[in-house]
Amino acid sequence: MSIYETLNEQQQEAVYHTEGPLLILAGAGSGKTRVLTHRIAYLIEEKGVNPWNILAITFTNKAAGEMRERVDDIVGFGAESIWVSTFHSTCVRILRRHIDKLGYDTNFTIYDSDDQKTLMKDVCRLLQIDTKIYKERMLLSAISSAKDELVTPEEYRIKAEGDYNKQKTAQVYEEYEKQLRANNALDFDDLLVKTVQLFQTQADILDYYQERFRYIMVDEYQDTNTVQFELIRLLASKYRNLCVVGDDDQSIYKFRGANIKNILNFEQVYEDAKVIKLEQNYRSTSNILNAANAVIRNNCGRKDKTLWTDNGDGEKIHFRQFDSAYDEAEYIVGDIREHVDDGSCTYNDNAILYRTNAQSRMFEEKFVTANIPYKVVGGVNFYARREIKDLLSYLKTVDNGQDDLAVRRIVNVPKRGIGLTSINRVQEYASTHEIGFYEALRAVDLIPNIGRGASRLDSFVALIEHFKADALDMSILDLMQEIMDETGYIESLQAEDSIEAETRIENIDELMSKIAAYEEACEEANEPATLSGFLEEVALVADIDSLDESSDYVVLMTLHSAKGLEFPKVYLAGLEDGIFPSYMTITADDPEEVEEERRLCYVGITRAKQELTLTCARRRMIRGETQYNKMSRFLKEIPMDLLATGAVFEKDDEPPKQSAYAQARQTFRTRAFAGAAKPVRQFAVPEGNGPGYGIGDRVRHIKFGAGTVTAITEGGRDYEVTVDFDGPGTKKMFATFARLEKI
Ligand SMILES: Nc1ncnc2c1ncn2[C@@H]1O[C@H](COP(=O)(O)OP(=O)(O)OP(=O)(O)O)[C@@H](O)[C@H]1O
Ligand SMILES: [Mg+2]
Repeated sequence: MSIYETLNEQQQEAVYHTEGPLLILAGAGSGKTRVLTHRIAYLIEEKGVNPWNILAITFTNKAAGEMRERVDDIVGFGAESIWVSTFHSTCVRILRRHIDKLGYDTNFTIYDSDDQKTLMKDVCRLLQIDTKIYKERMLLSAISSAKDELVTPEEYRIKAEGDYNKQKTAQVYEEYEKQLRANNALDFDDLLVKTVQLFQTQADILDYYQERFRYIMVDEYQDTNTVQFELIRLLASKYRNLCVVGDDDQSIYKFRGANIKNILNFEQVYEDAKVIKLEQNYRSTSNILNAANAVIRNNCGRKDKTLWTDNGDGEKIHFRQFDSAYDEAEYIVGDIREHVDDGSCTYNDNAILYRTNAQSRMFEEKFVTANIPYKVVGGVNFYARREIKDLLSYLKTVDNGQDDLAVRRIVNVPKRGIGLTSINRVQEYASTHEIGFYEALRAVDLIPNIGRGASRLDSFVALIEHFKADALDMSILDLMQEIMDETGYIESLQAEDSIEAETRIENIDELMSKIAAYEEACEEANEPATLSGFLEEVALVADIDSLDESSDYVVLMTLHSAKGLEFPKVYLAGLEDGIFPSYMTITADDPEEVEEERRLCYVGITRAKQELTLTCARRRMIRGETQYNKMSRFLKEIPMDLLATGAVFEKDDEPPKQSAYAQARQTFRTRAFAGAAKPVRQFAVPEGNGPGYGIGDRVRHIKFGAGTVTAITEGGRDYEVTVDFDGPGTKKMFATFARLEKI
C-alpha cells in the first residue's frame, strides 16, 4: 500500500493537487499538517520535483522540528535539501547571502529585545525625548507593529500628521532605523521586513528564489501577519504553487499582529485557488471533539465547519473543581503518577496546559517533590526565570550575603550605575583578602582605585542593610514587597509595557503567592516563618534535574505553545473566569477579546487524543492574596452529558471577585507570552571566579547529600553544575539555587 492510501479522499485530493494555489481550511486534528508532509513526499517521489525546489514554513522551531521529522520519515533520499523552517530562520538564511544589496554587511547582528532597548535609550537621549512620557518599550512596540504592517518610517510620518504623539513616534522610528543601519544590525521584525524589501527592489534575487522555491507550503496560515503574507505572496507569484493550510478557529495571535483575513480572503487574492475542506478528525475521540465543537460554536462570524470522527466515543471528559490551586496541582501530578505506575501510560503521554506562564510554578514544585521528570516546553522552568532569580537573590543577600553569585547578580539590578569595572575591583579585593563579595562591598573605602564607583556601592550596601534591619520584624511577604518598591523592580518592568514584561510581572506575582503559601503553612504548623527557612524550601523545589537527557517526561506549556501538537492525555488547568478567560478580556468592552480566548480554549481541548481532564480551583492565590474564582464560562459551554462525573455548575453569573491589586492592574494587558519564535536571550554570566567550587570537588546539597562535582558550564544565565551524588546519582542544577557547600 502506498503512503497516500493512508489518506482519505479529501486529503488525497489536496496531495495530488500540486499545481496552482491551494487552500486547506479545516478544523483541528483533521490532518492538515499530515497533508503537507505527504504532499512533500508526493512532489518528490511521484512528480519528480527536486527536493531543492520545496519550501515548507511553520510557526515555531518545535513545529519545524516535528515537520522535519515527519518529512524525513516518509521522504527518503534528498530530504535534507528541503527547506523546512520558520519564517524567521528562512529570512536569516536569505539575508545572510544577499543583504549587501540593501547596503548592510552580510555578517549583520540580530538585536534581541535587550539590545533594542539599549538602542532605544540612545535614540531618545539623542532626540531629547522624555522617556517618562514616551516609554522605550512603548515606542518599540509601536515600531514593531508598524514593521509587521510594512509601514516605513516615511509612511509612518505621513500618517502621523495632525497627531502629536504619533509624530514623535515617527521621529523616533526614523532615528531608530538610522542607528540600526549604522550598527549593521537588524531587529527581529526586520528579518522579515528586509527580506521583503530585498525582493521588492532586487528583481534578480527575487527571481532566483522564485525559481528555487517552486513549491511553497505554509502551515498555521491563520496566524500570519501582513509582512509574512507579503513575503509568501512575492515568493509564490511566479509559479503560484502555493499551498496554505490553517484553521480560522485556531487564530490566537491577534495580539501579535496576526491577520485572520489572510486566510479568510485567500480566495479573493488567488482567484483560481482550489479550496479543500477536511472534515474527519483523526486525533480525538468524539467526546473530546464534541466538547471542542460545543465551545467554539459560541463564537460569531466564523466559517462553519463540520468535524466528525470515527474514533469512537472514548472516555468521558473528566472534570474536577478543587478548593485550591494547590489541590488542583496535587491531583493532576498524583493522577499522572498513578497512571504511569499502573502501566497505562508513560510520562510522555501527558501534557498540562495552562493560560499563563506563571501557572507552571505549582506543577513544577509538585513534580520535583514527586521526582517525576517534566519539561516546560516553549519556556524556562519557573525558578530559572530571570525575574525570579533576581528577586530570590535579593532575599538571599538580605538573609546572609554569603552567596557571592546572588550578590553580584543584583548589585546593578535594576540598573544603578554600577559598572563592570567597579564590580571586578570589588571581586579582586574579595579574592585577595579571601572574603566574600558582600563583605568586600562593605569595606569599599579600602578598595584601591574604586574611585567614583564607591558612593554607589555604598548606597547599595546601605539599601541591603536597611532591608536587613526591616527583615527582623517584617513578614517575608512584606519584605519582598518593600524590596520591590524601593528598588523600583516592578516599576521598571511596568514601564516597559510589553507582553514580555507583563509575563515577568505575572511570574513575580506567583513568587509572592509562593511566599504567602510558605508563611501560611508555617503558621498552621505553629513554626516560625523565617527567611532562611523559605530559601531552603525554595532550594528544595527549584532543582533542575538532568531532564534534558531523559526522553520520558511530562510536558508543561502554555496554550499558545501547544498549537499544532497532540498528546494522548491532556490536562487543561486553571479553567476559571478571571484566569481563562483572563480578567482583562472579561472586563474589556470588546467581545472579540473573549472570542480569541475561546479559540485558545478550542486549541487546548483539541490537543487531546484519548483523555481530557479539565480542572479549576475555587481559591487561587494571586500575588499572595487569595482570589475566589468561578469556573470558566468555557466549561459551562460543554454539554453535561460529555462529562464523566455529575459536575455541579454554579448558577449565578456574578463576575469573579478580584483582589484590590488585580483591579489596580486593570490597565495592564494580561496576555501570556507564548514563547514562540523570538531569539533566545543571552544573559551575561557574572564575571569572577565561578561558583566557589570546581570539578572534582566534594560538595554537599541539603536534599541530596554529598557528591562530586563532575561538570560546571556557563549556562548563559548562571553556572550549571553537574554533581554525581553518592545517593541519588547524577543531577544537574543551577549554582545559584543549588547552594552547594564545599566539603
Ligand atoms: N488519513 C489519516 N489516517 C490516519 N491518521 C491520520 C490521518 N490524517 C491525519 N491523521 C492523524 O491525525 C492526527 C492529526 O493530524 P494533524 O496533526 O496533521 O492535524 P492538523 O489538522 O494539522 O491539526 P492542528 O489543527 O491541530 O494543527 C495526527 O496524529 C495524524 O497522523
Ligand atoms: Mg497542524
